[in-house]
Amino acid sequence: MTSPATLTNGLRFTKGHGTENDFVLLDDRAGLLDLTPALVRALADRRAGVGGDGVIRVAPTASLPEGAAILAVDPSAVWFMDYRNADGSVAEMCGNGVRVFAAYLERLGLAVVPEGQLGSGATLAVGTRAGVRRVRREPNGWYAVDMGPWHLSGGAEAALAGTDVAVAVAGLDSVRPALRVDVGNPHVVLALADAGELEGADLTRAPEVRPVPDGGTNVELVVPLGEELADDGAVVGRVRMRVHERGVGETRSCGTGACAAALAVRTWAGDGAPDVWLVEVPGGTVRVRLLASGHVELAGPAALVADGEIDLDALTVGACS
Ligand SMILES: N[C@@H](CCC[C@H](N)C(=O)O)C(=O)O
Repeated sequence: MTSPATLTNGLRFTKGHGTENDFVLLDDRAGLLDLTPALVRALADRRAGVGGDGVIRVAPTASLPEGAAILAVDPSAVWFMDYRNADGSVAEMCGNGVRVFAAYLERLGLAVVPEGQLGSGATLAVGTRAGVRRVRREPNGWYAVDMGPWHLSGGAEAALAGTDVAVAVAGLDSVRPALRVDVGNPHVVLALADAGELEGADLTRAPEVRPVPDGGTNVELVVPLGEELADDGAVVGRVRMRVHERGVGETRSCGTGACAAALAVRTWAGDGAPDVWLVEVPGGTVRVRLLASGHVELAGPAALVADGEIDLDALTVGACS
């Protein structure tokens, strides 16, 4: 089987986004593409390349070192989301990316994402470095993803005592306590007093987290906005969030970050806090739900906005690293 990404002397791509977290998508169905960090950086470059917060390659799960373990869990997870940050680094998981990946698989005719209600069991299984993720489509066209298990990296006690980690953010007057949440990739969530503080934060520089986390972290700034009644009478929490992504910088949305933000705010709120949260990000709104299984679910839109071909001779691909 050939890979359409490399069929021509150029490199075919599709551009997609989930709440304006944008990606360059590559169809490498044969698993032949040598996606080096330098090539990722060149593709993600917003001036000299296509531009994106990340690059996502469709690869056969069986072609990846982690593929055998994934296929042992679910033999139907035949396609792997090979996710790379814009700086060329590899990340375990991308919540907006996995929805866009599912839409891309459908477009390519490689998989159909079943429409279903929560618990119907009809899902598309996707291989990721964080494990198998299952996706279904909602009647409104949103994609809902079971993002798997999560945990408070510093434990519940430190979370509630505010002694987990401390973060200094440019534009904010003091070092603040924050909470580490792992949703397959690492996050640090920091609650701010109000929308004014949120807007005043300068995320052109990476927030400084102490102790410094091994392997880096994504950082979410959140403002809890209270609770409201949904159409079905359920109580839903609402938070506003900005994010500084590991390997990228400030982005307009982060799906795993939205999960971490909702889980942190829910933890701080204590007993009786809602299981469903709407997370407002600069690029839109996503929904986070704590499932009965203990897993966390992320739902939101996915859009494929352009297709094209890159002239690899014209693309400035720097030194390989
Ligand atoms: N934007 C993504 C997260 C992408 C990976 C992240 N930058 C990391 O390094 O962990 C999302 O929507 O979850």
